[in-house]
Amino acid sequence: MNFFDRLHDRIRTVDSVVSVGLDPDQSRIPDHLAEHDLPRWAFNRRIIDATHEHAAAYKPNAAFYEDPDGWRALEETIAYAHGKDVPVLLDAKRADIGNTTRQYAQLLETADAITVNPYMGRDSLQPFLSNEEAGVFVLCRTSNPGGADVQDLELETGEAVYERVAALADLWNENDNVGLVVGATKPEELEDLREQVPDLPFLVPGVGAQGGDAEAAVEYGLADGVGLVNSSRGIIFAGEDSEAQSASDSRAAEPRDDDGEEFAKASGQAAKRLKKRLNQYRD
Ligand SMILES: O=C(O)c1cc(=O)[nH]c(=O)n1[C@@H]1O[C@H](COP(=O)(O)O)[C@@H](O)[C@H]1O
Repeated sequence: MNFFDRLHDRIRTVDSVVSVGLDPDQSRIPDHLAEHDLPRWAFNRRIIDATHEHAAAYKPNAAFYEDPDGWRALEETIAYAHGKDVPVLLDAKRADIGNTTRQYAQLLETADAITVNPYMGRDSLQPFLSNEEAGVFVLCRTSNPGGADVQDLELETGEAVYERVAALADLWNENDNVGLVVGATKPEELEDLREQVPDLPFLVPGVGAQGGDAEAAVEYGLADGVGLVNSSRGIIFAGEDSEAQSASDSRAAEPRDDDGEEFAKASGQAAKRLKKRLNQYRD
């Protein structure tokens, strides 16, 4: 089954377009998980247990796993998410000459979808694009301030580079498996791109920690109801805020009975809150 059909079903099942970003920064994982063989996996498992009812997808960013233990933690995480029926979008931003991308494309034997970088052109993406079952999200207008350096440049035709990328991605979509990555910090570009490529689903990162526009993310990110709005730190580290709050509260009150698992509960609440907030804007 095509990735976007599976995503459509998942969105309907959980009534949510939330993508939970699994970016387990090791310096922020709670201390009591440090003694586990794979602390990142122990952390992710608890986050998945607490959030899966609200998750249309999980999006682990490969940067947080690029060491031997990390890859093991990532494999365990993906298998566990699949056990909860949640598709996994590996945020790897890959692409290279064809011979090398064929190796990268093996990542799609484990994950259901991937983010890719269009800078090297169609042949650098072909091994991803020809996988009919997998989703391929092409970086188009990214959420970071420096995204303007290249993506906003105006071409001789009058279009911006990011608009040309969207037009190319539309051409590359022969298997109905292509989406775009467009940051929630760029609401005008989101609107412009939705008009330009009405059929492509978007992955919209940048709500939460980056302060992006949740309403625009939903209004323009979805194509026929399908798309993803991602928050990573805002969900998985939501417990840090409540910890700080309870530390200040505990000066006045009795200490709470906390087994160290409050962080997971807080992530579940944050995912649910984001789902509700985004659902206000869905049709
Ligand atoms: O491809 C991405 O997912 C991505 C594209 C983009 O333009 N901006 C962006 O923040 N991301 C990723 O989305 C996640 C955002 O994380 P938070 O800012 O913690 O919600 C990180 O994994 C980023 O690498």
